[in-house]
Amino acid sequence: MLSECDYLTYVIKEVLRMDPPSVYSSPYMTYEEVEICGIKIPSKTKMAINFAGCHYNSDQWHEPTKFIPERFDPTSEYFLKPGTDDVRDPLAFIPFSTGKRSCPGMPFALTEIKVYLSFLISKFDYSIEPEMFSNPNVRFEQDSGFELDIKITKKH
Ligand code: HEM
Repeated sequence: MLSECDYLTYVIKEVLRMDPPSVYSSPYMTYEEVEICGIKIPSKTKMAINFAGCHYNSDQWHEPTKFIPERFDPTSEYFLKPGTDDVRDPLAFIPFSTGKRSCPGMPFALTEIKVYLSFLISKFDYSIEPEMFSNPNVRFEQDSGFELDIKITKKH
């Protein structure tokens, strides 16, 4: 049944896009000179993948600073690269990193989040003051110094 909750999957992915738990990968080091996208990287250079940077690339995402779960819905106009009929580069969305050192816990994590969220949604109601929707202090940052009050009530 959870496998039918497509929109919940889109919401989870959109949260992972906008606020990836790991913003950068672990550092990597080149053992010899390499060329990536025309840029020569000398040997012994330390590099990291900027996951969040990929997730906010406006060549790949419509209005990247906006929360739009529909961008993961293949039937949505937001699914394709902006202004094109092309699908996004698979590396545009990499909250679990990519390649040999990517997260082996990804399938478990995605299922676990879905199970946990559906439990929380089915058991409790949530409300916030309507003006909070347009309050610029409400952001994803954990240390923004602003506390958002959420009223949580148990469903009967
Ligand atoms: C939302 C949940 C999760 C996210 C976003 C996430 C993300 C990541 C990322 C980005 C990496 C690569 C880090 C790097 O560059 O070194 C990673 C590695 C790893 N993750 Fe996760 N992870 C999640 C959940 C989990 C879970 C549930 C498990 C285990 C049950 C897990 C196990 C691992 C392990 C063992 C590695 C190291 C892989 C390696 O170095 O070869 N992760 N994860």
